[in-house]
Amino acid sequence: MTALVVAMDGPSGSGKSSASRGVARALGLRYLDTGAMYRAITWWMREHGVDTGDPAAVAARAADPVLQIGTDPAAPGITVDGVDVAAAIRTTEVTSAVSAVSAVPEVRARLVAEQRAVIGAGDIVVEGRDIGTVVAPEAPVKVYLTASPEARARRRSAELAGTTVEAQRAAMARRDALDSTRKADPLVMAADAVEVDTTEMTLDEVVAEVLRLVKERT
Ligand SMILES: Nc1ncnc2c1ncn2[C@@H]1O[C@H](COP(=O)(O)OP(=O)(O)OP(=O)(O)O)[C@@H](O)[C@H]1O
Ligand SMILES: Nc1ccn([C@H]2C[C@H](O)[C@@H](COP(=O)(O)O)O2)c(=O)n1
Repeated sequence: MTALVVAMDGPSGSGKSSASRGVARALGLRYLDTGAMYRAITWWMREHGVDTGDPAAVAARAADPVLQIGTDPAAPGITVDGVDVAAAIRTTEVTSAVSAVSAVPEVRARLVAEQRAVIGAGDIVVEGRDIGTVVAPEAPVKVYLTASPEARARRRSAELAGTTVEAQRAAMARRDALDSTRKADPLVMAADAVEVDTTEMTLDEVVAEVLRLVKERT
């Protein structure tokens, strides 16, 4: 059997991380969260006083952070320059700045190369925005997860303390607009991906549907 790559793309809060980890656990595969890598670079830029709104400034430092990311779906882990940033990359400040940083071509070139190195021989579920289109266009299984803006905002606000559904809806709409309109590798569904609309689905149902697609395509 050839090594398996499952590409999971979609907009913010559509359930990529939760579903990808569930699928990886069920099949004994590795798991790569590429969004965490863009967040880690963003965290590092902020820590080093780089203006994340200035593409030239970000490009000039894009090669400097030393990133290590784990692929265990139960506990992936991520460090930058040896610092554990698993929690720090999820702050509102990083979330607000990450789309601008991830639009910088030098950042993308670096991270896409590192993501391909981690994917290596496969047996992995990879989630992000450009996995089926750019990072692993040969992946035999490509899923594009969606959910209504209301469902995504409701789920995200239930997860985070001190926020409202409306605030989350606005923040996600802004991030999705930036991620889908940038010049470099924008968020777009691959022509050969299967769209799974999770608005009315439980997480278990989403995992089961992706497992069905894996079985059908491998
Ligand atoms: N089908 C579902 N039903 C209910 N809640 C879900 C479902 N899928 C995911 N969730 C919940 O929605 C929230 C967002 O999911 P998750 O973090 O997996 O999305 P994501 O697409 O990886 O988001 P982002 O791109 O912003 O990192 C989490 O709290 C998760 O538990
Ligand atoms: N393959 C990827 C993964 C992520 N990004 C950017 C765009 C997102 O807004 C941001 C954070 O991702 P998340 O943790 O919310 O999945 O990173 C990208 O451009 N390409």
